[in-house]
Amino acid sequence: MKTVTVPIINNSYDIYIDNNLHKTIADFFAGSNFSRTALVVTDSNVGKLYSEKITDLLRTIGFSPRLAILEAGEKTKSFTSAQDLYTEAIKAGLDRKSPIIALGGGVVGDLAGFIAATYMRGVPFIQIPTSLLAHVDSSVGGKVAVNHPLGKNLIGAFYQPKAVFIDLDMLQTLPAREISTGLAEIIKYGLIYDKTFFDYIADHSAEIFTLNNEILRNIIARSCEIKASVVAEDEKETGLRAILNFGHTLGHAIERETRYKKYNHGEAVAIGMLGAAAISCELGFIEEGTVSDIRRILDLCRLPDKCTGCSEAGIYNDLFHDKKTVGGKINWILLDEIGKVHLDDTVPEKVVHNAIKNILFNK
Ligand SMILES: NC(=O)c1ccc[n+]([C@@H]2O[C@H](COP(=O)([O-])OP(=O)(O)OC[C@H]3O[C@@H](n4cnc5c(N)ncnc54)[C@H](O)[C@@H]3O)[C@@H](O)[C@H]2O)c1
Ligand SMILES: O=C(O)C(=O)C[C@@H](O)[C@H](O)[C@H](O)COP(=O)(O)O
Ligand SMILES: [Zn+2]
Repeated sequence: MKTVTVPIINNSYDIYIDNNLHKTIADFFAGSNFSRTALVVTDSNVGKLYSEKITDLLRTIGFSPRLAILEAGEKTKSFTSAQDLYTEAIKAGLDRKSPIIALGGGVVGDLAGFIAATYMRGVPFIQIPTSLLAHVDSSVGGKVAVNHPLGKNLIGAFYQPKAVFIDLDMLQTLPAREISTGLAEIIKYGLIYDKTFFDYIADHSAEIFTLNNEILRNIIARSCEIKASVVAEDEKETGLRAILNFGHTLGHAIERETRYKKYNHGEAVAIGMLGAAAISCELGFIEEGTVSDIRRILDLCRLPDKCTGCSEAGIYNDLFHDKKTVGGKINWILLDEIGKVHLDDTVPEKVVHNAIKNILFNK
């Protein structure tokens, strides 16, 4: 078992990473002071595969779980679903000490976390992430949200889970496309924080796709360590934490402009990271060769390097809904070298347009 602690003052918690975590999960709940009514939130794909195992396990240790199964996909991260989940929580008789358990990918985690943060002004929240992206990113750090029609994650909170259980066995059922999706955020960690990790991912991409257990355990644990250390230093994104948003300024715009259908989050972030690299290169912070290295790793990880189906104006206008945009100034995370970034709100409009053209037309 690998355990990574997220050492946030007054809100510290552990991330447990291993194969077959059932006993660890059972021990945690049995030893908790939670009320025995619980809400397990999952989606239609994950529910079929894993919900019975989790609800049975909870029953054996004296809990009465209610199961809410939502339609899989980004559209579910909405106010409508939130309203349905509040109703489920009330009907199940959840009180202030009742846990809400997210069993799924980032969509389920962000939405269930938003319910946990707001139902009765906050109840215990537990993450059982099931996608690679959720293992390495969305289950850690406490950003919870729903989307607004005008922009991604615009309504949300910072609300930390009490524990995160990463069961590596669950990756066995994940479609290959979702492995790539998770890899986009993993590559992000290498780019913003750790060049050695970036090289490790590139060197082991083939083994990742064959679901090599040891390699997956290493990259998941290292990703969680990096995220935990950034979040512990700046939980509410007053400064440093913004580096975790590398590639997301353009990425979120791409997701919204393609109506959350064509590209999933990781794919959009992959393209967004190339856009941010293009800006960094045009402004002289990095060489063309570094941009090529990023293109190469995206290719190895079967991620797109180009966005089709969006207009330049549509993407540009969406940049102003980014949460890092303040006073009309877009705050970019730019690369100084692989493993090092800085924030910059002085990028000229022309350079931004050039970067958008770059990711739309590869020029
Ligand atoms: N809160 C954060 O810090 C944070 C970080 C990154 C991403 N996010 C958010 O996370 C979301 C993306 O998460 P995601 O990529 O996990 O998408 P997702 O939740 O839609 O899951 C991807 C797909 O994989 C399926 N799936 C998940 N686990 C499975 C398994 N073990 N076996 C088979 N199928 C499985 C799901 O049903 C879904 O179809 C976005 O909304 C993004 O904004 C949040
Ligand atoms: O944890 C963070 O901080 C991140 O920015 C992680 C991102 O990968 C994630 O997609 C996050 O939800 C984006 O946050 P937002 O503030 O841009 O909505
Ligand atoms: Zn992300």
